[in-house]
Amino acid sequence: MKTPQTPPVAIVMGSQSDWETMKNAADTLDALEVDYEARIVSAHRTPERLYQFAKEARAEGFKVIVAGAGGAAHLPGMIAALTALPVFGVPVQSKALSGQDSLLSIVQMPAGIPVGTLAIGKAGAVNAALLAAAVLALSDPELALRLDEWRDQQSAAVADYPVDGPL
Ligand SMILES: Nc1c(C(=O)O)ncn1[C@@H]1O[C@H](COP(=O)(O)O)[C@@H](O)[C@H]1O
Repeated sequence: MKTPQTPPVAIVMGSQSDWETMKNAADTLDALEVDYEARIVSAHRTPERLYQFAKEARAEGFKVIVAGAGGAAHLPGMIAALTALPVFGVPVQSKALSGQDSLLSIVQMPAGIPVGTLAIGKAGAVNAALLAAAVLALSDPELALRLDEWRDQQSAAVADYPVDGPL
């Protein structure tokens, strides 16, 4: 859900091509009624935009950052270097190396600059959004309830038996 004021979550990605993956984070936040803003920011192609975004993120009012990038995925780590806000990194699946490059670029941060690294692709984007919501829920009891309901619905949607029936 997009709002005129700064929302609590920033979803940033290195390229338009990452949106197919990162839209899963946006859809998950929509389901939880958590506001977000999605932006394209690249450590490589728009370094000044990256610097400005990360330096001003806290003052702008963001509380959590979800950052997705593929290949030489320096974006989440560079954002984390410039702000102490929680940063969750989503390795986008690359064509050349199936996202292993993205994962390794994001996960192995030096001690002192944390990036919470998620799984490659859609699962990572969904889970980054759920973690962002969990952080916000620490100070928002209504959101905590919505998160519990989301999990209950997930459980209820899992069938007891496979389609051919009980074994
Ligand atoms: N990894 C990064 C960064 C960054 O880390 O700042 N900026 C762009 N990219 C990645 O390049 C890939 C290919 O981008 P294009 O599809 O635009 O060629 C994308 O997955 C993007 O995240």
